[in-house]
Amino acid sequence: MIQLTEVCKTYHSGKLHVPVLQNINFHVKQGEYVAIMGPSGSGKSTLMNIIGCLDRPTSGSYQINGKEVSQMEDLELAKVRNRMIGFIFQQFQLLPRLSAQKNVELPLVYAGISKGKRSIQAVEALRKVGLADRKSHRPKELSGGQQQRVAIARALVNDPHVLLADEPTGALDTKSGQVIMELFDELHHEGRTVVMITHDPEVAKRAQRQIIIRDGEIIEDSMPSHGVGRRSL
Ligand SMILES: Nc1ncnc2c1ncn2[C@@H]1O[C@H](COP(=O)(O)OP(=O)(O)OP(=O)(O)O)[C@@H](O)[C@H]1O
Repeated sequence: MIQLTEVCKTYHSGKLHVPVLQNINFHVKQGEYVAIMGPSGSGKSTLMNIIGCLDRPTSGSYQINGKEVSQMEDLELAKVRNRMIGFIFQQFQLLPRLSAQKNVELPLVYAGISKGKRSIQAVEALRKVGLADRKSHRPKELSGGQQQRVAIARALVNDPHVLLADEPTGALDTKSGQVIMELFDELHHEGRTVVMITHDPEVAKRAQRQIIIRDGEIIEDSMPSHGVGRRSL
């Protein structure tokens, strides 16, 4: 599903070269639930941007569903992003003037789906996250937890290969965060592939597999819930 091989990322600013990711290797299988953890500045967002096709590696190979994306042009990257990846962000990133339903429809608009189909699919995605009755509400008329559920519906609506979540509970109180984590558990049990960045060890524990990154390198890749102990790298 996701295969990174010897991925490196270096930022260049003037004469300064900042190596941020070094020789990252990992494979995420279909249906896996992976948490990526690491201290601030360790390169998690940079890695997420690469996995999410928002950026390209400086060197190395990145394949999603057998497609090599490391060399793609911007337009092709945008297409892969739209069709293969569902994004969930810490701050929800909903458009404030649009209703919940219209927000959920957005990836379908970009994919060129007809209005009638968009509406049916968006309401179905909202039903899945328990918010069909809030479809006409704007984000400010919803709680933080409900806004994140709308964002999850938006991520699910075009049935992506991978759900990519960046600190999805980071802006929520404990109780709303719990509801969101239960929703991720449910999506995982349905067979969805989930890759999640988190600072919170309690959140990471729910994932099947934990990858820890430090100074741009993977230092641990373990599957505690499967009885496979820590594998320090
Ligand atoms: N566009 C850029 N140009 C130069 N350096 C950058 C750029 N983006 C990130 N960096 C540097 O890369 C390193 C890793 O940043 P990144 O945002 O990936 O870390 P992070 O683990 O996501 O941190 P946090 O948890 O604080 O969000 C940092 O030292 C940062 O200063």
